[in-house]
Amino acid sequence: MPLRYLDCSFGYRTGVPVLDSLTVEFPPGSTVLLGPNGAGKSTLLSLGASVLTPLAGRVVLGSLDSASKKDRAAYRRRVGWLPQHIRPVPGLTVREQAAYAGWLKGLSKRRAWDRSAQALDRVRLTESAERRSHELSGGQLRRLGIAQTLVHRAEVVLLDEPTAGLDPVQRGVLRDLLADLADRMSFIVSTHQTEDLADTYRQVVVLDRGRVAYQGDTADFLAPAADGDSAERRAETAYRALVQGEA
Ligand SMILES: Nc1ncnc2c1ncn2[C@@H]1O[C@H](COP(=O)(O)OP(=O)(O)OP(=O)(O)O)[C@@H](O)[C@H]1O
Repeated sequence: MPLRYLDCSFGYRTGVPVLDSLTVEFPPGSTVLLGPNGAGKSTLLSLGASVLTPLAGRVVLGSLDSASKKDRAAYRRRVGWLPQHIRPVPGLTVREQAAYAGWLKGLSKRRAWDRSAQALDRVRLTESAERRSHELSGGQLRRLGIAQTLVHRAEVVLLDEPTAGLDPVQRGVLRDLLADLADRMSFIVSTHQTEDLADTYRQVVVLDRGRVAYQGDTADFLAPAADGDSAERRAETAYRALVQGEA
């Protein structure tokens, strides 16, 4: 089911609009969300996670409206969120934190506990299940964040700069994990890292000053760049052409 933003407007208390009547649809599959600093990517993801509420317009998954009291619990179970800074829950083990996340989304304690073991296995954290979550590295913590969304079987997972600050090995581990899970959930990933675009994402959305500057297949996005260039260079060229208006 696509995640849709319909005529969405949002601004923080400063009064400056961040998103202004934004309409965009994220079809199933993995989508990368690009855009310069301050373009509104985190804001868009926070609205999708229903952590923020649009001032006007709606965010919907199928018939579920993120801001409706009636739909909110069901919406939040289907949409998972990894914010830029994932916080370990003090005192909890890795498995307890995964189960706790499921319980917060409305699963029974028993079901959340059972599913937490499978979820940790999927993200290759079984060996760390009994460690305290605050002992995890940045890369492991992000994998725990993904495990949490597996516990409540999210359909769409929003990841805000999941690879920022990770070393190349950990970036690779996370990328492989997203590819591995792509058949069971859709991902919308905000990032500034464009080197592996073609291999990892089916679609590209570019946000610029709160507006959609591009939406389409990754192959079409990369097409205007020269064929001989590396994947990273092609992605950079395509991105700069859109955001800075360069040919
Ligand atoms: N809590 C907040 N209070 C006030 N203004 C905010 C807040 N969070 C973000 N903003 C402003 O909203 C605008 C969009 O910020 P946002 O973090 O959504 O952009 P972004 O595209 O994710 O940027 P980056 O790539 O740097 O993470 C920016 O002008 C930012 O300063």
